[in-house]
Amino acid sequence: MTVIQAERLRKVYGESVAVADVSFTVEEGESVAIVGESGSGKTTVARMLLGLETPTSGTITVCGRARGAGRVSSKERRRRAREIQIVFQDPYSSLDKLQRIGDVISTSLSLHFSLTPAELRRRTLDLLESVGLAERHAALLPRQLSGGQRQRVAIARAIAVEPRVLVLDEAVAALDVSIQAQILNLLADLRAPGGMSYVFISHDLAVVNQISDTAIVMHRGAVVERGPTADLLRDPQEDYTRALLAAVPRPGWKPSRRIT
Ligand SMILES: Nc1ncnc2c1ncn2[C@@H]1O[C@H](COP(=O)(O)OP(=O)(O)OP(=O)(O)O)[C@@H](O)[C@H]1O
Repeated sequence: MTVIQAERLRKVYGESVAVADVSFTVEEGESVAIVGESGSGKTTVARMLLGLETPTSGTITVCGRARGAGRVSSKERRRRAREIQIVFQDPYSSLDKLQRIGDVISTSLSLHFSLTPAELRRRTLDLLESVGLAERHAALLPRQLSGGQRQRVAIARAIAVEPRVLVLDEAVAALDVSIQAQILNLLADLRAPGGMSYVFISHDLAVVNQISDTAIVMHRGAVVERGPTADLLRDPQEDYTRALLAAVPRPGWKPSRRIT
């Protein structure tokens, strides 16, 4: 089953074209990576998938239903939340400063599932544990955690909903290597047949290689190359993809550096 169908997505801000006629599909259980340097339009694609940004033109179908613009009921919002969730690179602004970590997760759970208080607590602690956090973290506020820990809370909150599609926008980039490996393993487990699909946005091609089946390379808003991730990394066909690959291992490489 196709869980996401994006067709000729376009987003224009004034004179500048952030996304130019981008089309792709994501199948159930598939992991699709979107790679490209900073400013290539990846985040704008992600925001459109979530309905946080309205495409200038083009269509998005999520789980078989077209996502239109306009206001939706809270019931419909809840339903959409079960279809697609996003984790951003810096989730600090998306966490309520006054809400304890345990409550962040349990609020997300109780919105979508009817659980007894004991089940809610058990599930909350299991989710925290799955992202490498402990019971003691449940009582803390976001500001009492490190950036990487907050990132993991945002991942746990998104996973709690058991969405059909999880969009990760540079969501593991800032984590240290061992935690990153734990999260990537967790994501791989959750993909099990019939499980979650991912749209994995990253400039880190090593991570992309681990987590995705298919990769889409974006440059200046457009798709320049796509294919099975392993093939694309091993034998890139486009100069831009080759430059992107060649740019990675050098010391001092920054995703924001322009490739010309
Ligand atoms: N709200 C906005 N208003 C005006 N221009 C925008 C807006 N959002 C994005 N852009 C522009 O659209 C282009 C694509 O940005 P986008 O954030 O999608 O790229 P990206 O590949 O995700 O980069 P990064 O990795 O830095 O997030 C950029 O030139 C950016 O400046």
